[in-house]
Amino acid sequence: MRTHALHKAFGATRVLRGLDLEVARGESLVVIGGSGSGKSVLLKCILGLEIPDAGEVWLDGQPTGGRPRPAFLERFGMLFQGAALFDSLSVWQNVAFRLLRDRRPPAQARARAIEKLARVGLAPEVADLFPAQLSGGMAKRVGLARAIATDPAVIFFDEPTTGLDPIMAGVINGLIRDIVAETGATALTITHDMASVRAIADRVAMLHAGTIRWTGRAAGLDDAEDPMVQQFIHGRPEGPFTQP
Ligand SMILES: Nc1ncnc2c1ncn2[C@@H]1O[C@H](COP(=O)(O)OP(=O)(O)OP(=O)(O)O)[C@@H](O)[C@H]1O
Repeated sequence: MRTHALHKAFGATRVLRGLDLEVARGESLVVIGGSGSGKSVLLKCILGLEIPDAGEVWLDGQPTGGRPRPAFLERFGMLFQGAALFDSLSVWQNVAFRLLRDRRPPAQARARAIEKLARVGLAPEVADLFPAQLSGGMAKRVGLARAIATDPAVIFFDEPTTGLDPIMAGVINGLIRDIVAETGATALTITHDMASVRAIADRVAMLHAGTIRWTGRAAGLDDAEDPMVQQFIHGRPEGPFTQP
């Protein structure tokens, strides 16, 4: 999966300015960057929820031409910021949403949902609860179970720890790391949580001023010479970074 010279502006705000990014098959790439740097816009361009003004998104070795093909969309899973569960559906119906939509027999879909709930540490009883009855951490786990319900080849994680306490954030980061490793899925995560970066990333890319300013192995992050990367990973108020 890669982007080539991606441009996207909203009026006078030029968010992406020729962004090149590549994620190898089976790799876990985490994109970091300050608030408003364009991480969500990048994700939306890859998913076809926003159409880039110029440049291309390549999936499976082919340009998508703006909208990813249905064949690709079938193969990806997504954990949304805030889990984004459907309130009127039970937990298992949320997890099995795509399977039910694809007319899988309900008993089979439910069994798959319970299996994925177990993978994220939730008991079968949770299957019949409704989203309103879940804590934030449980909702995130359910969102994760839904993201992996169809055994996707590519998984997107949008700020996976936002709104969680540090312990629950650690649990979710650990689950993401283990699931990505055991399924061999390609993973693209956007976050500004350095704990997520350290837990999840094989490689890190820093988005700034509409392009990838720095990229490197997660293991080498602390030794990165880029002053902006250093400021970001240490959360220092002073440095080259100025918030927009
Ligand atoms: N639909 C839109 N219309 C107008 N401006 C937009 C739209 N979507 C995003 N933007 C602008 O694009 C810029 C980047 O936004 P984006 O949400 O991608 O940032 P981000 O890096 O994900 O930030 P955060 O970490 O705070 O979520 C912001 O200035 C935002 O106001």
